[in-house]
Formats: sequence, C-alpha cells, structure tokens
Amino acid sequence: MTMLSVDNLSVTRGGLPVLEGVSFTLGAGRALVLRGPNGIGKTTLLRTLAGLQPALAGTVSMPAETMAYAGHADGLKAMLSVRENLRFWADVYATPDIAPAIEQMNLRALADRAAHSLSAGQKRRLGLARLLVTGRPIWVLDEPTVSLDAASVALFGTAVRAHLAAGGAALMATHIDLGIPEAEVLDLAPFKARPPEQGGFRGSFDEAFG
Ligand SMILES: Nc1ncnc2c1ncn2[C@@H]1O[C@H](COP(=O)(O)OP(=O)(O)OP(=O)(O)O)[C@@H](O)[C@H]1O
Repeated sequence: MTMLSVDNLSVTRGGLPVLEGVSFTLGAGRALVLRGPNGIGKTTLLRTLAGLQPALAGTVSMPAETMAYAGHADGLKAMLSVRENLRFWADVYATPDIAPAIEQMNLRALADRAAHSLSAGQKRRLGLARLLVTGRPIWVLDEPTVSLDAASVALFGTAVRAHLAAGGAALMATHIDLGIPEAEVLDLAPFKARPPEQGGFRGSFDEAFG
C-alpha cells in the first residue's frame, strides 16, 4: 500500500533549483534511503517534504502533518530535563506515554538530566526519542546517526524497524548502514538541477522585455 507519493518535485536552496523532477513512492512498512554526494540536495529535499520550505514544483501526496522530521538541529529545550522534553512533545502530539520512547532510546539513566548537559550522542538519542512520541506515520530523517556510537546506531536501527513493522514508513539521508537490509535506495544524481546556461537569464530577460 502506497503511503507517500512524490511526483515531479523540484526543490530550491538560496533561491536556486537544486533537484528537479524527483518522483518516488514509499509504501507502508518501507524505508527509503536517499543517496548522493555532499551538496546534492538531500537535506533540501527532506526539509521540503517535511513542510519546512516550499517546493518550486511538483506534488507530495501527504501533508507535512503526517511526518516527523529529525534534522541536524534537534530542537531540544536546553533547560528542560530529558523527561520534560519528551513530556513537552508528548503533549504537543497528544501521546499519552513517554516510557516506551525512554526505553527504546536507552534514556532511563539520563531522564532527569537537563538537555544542555548531555553529550552530542545523548542529545541525538533524545532527538530520536522525540520521533517515537510524535505518533506520526512517516519519519523523515536527516543523517540520524551523526554522533551515535555503535550501540546507539543499533538501538536506532531497531527503533526504525519496529516503526516499519507497525506500518510506518521512513525516508532518510544517511551515509552509513543502518542494519535495515530491506531499505530501498534512491540515488539523487539523475535529479541534479542543471546549472543555468551562461547568459541564459539575460537571454530570456531580453526575449521577454527587449
Ligand atoms: N543556506 C544556504 N543558502 C544557499 N545555499 C545553500 C545553503 N545551504 C546549502 N546550500 C546549497 O544547497 C545545495 C544543497 O544542499 P543540501 O544541504 O541539501 O545537500 P546535502 O545533499 O544534504 O549535503 P550533505 O550530504 O553535505 O549534508 C548545496 O549545493 C549547498 O551548497
């Protein structure tokens, strides 16, 4: 069953097209890994899908409200404890129980620590625990394993697989193997936007106004 359908999407950064004509579908229970070199537009595409910036063209079948985005900035409240951060998000998303998220991301020993006092990897774990309390079906993950040690990468891989097994879906940019062999891969190279031709803008300008 198709959960998300992206058709002919074009995305921009700093006003310039980055990727053009991106099309793919993502089924319930499926994971899709975006591949491509630094700067190709993985972050831009994920942010566009999550509704954080507008698309230049194309359609996305599901609203951003169905997606939980975890990006480079974890969006944690520095002065709140781990537990308070999760309660805050649980209230926002009307999720009754934060205990499963604390367990799955191995945060029990850190539950009363202020978020600002956590290490980079611990902050990442808290940011990923936030995904679990959103209750949203489509996870949109930008380099989710940055700063995680091997044990935490394994925890995270397990959480993603549990999400897929429960009928969710995941779209992610990652350079490492998450231990999800069934994940499909989308190479973004064919969608790289062509740079504007030399004088192309002036040409069309002249044509329109000359
Ligand atoms: N703030 C910005 N303003 C203008 N252009 C930007 C900005 N940030 C990034 N870009 C450019 O937009 C393009 C796409 O960047 P993006 O971060 O989406 O790539 P990425 O594939 O996620 O890269 P990485 O693998 O390094 O994370 C790049 O060419 C980059 O130089």
